Amino acid sequence: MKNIYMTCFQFFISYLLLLAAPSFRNNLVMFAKVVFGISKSHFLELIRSESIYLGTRRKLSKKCSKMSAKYKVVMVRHGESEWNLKNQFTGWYDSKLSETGKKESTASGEALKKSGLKFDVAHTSVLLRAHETLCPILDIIEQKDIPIFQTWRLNERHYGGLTGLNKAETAAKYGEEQVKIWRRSFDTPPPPMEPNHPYYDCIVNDPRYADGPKKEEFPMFESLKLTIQRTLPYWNDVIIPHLKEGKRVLIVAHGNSLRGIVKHLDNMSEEAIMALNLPTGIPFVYELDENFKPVVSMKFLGDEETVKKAMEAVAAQGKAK
Ligand SMILES: O=C(O)[C@@H](COP(=O)(O)O)OP(=O)(O)O
Repeated sequence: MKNIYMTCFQFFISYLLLLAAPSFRNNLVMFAKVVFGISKSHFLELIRSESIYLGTRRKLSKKCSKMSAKYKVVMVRHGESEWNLKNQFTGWYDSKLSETGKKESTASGEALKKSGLKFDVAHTSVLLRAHETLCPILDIIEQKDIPIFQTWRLNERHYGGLTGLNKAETAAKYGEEQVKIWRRSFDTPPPPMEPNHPYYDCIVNDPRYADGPKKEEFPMFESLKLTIQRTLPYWNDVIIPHLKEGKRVLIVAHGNSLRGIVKHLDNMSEEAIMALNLPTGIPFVYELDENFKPVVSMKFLGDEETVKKAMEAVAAQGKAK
């Protein structure tokens, strides 16, 4: 009889634990002690077995959420550009790929080929370094014929007056903290690009912007927040409809335009996104549920150590030499 009471009691406690947040557990210890005279060690033993159960439950729910992945999107930051190599703020300046960047693009294509991923459509910016990355990828995965959508909305964040400056020299002049704010803060923009800036004309009067952005919305600088404001409408109005049609989507874009999409998908805080540095030329996969919420987030097609080192190298670009 005592055993039946004990089992009922265990079920009761298990049920409570399923509902209870960890902060309630101490109260439950007290409650169990006062009402049932159960010792703390016995109670903790019950909790331990419960934790195993909860662990299994979490694993199961992970499995279920994997099963409910409905859409897949693969993103790639273009390979290293000539200006990345020279450590210059690039933004909307149209830098070509460096020799390393070309190799990274090929490596991206090889990684995608190895993973067996195929696409129905590709989206990219209007900047050469993204296009020069996308073309070899499509060549290697033997999908050169898929439609390619190019848009200024996937362009890199406009680095304003910093465009063309060396990042390490700028850090030596203004301090690493200030450069970190310009590079990674969510809503502090860089200084504007004035009409006498050496790259003003070649950017503002570039014929590829004839169809947009409109003159009044043409950026002279962008924070990450402003970048997201022009990238997200493209995600919502063009990419999501493609996914809904069942298309497998590849996006080749830039460090910050992709950080904006990642922040949105993973619902990252302004603090958390500051710490994210995307490496060049390593594809990463998102699997989304029917509400376009990630069930698999930022899964890089590369070994962990290489990805980590590449991310650290990007972060270090803002350090004074
Ligand atoms: O504009 C630039 O300098 C880099 C990003 O620089 P950081 O924000 O990492 O300094 O853009 P991308 O090479 O991805 O087009």
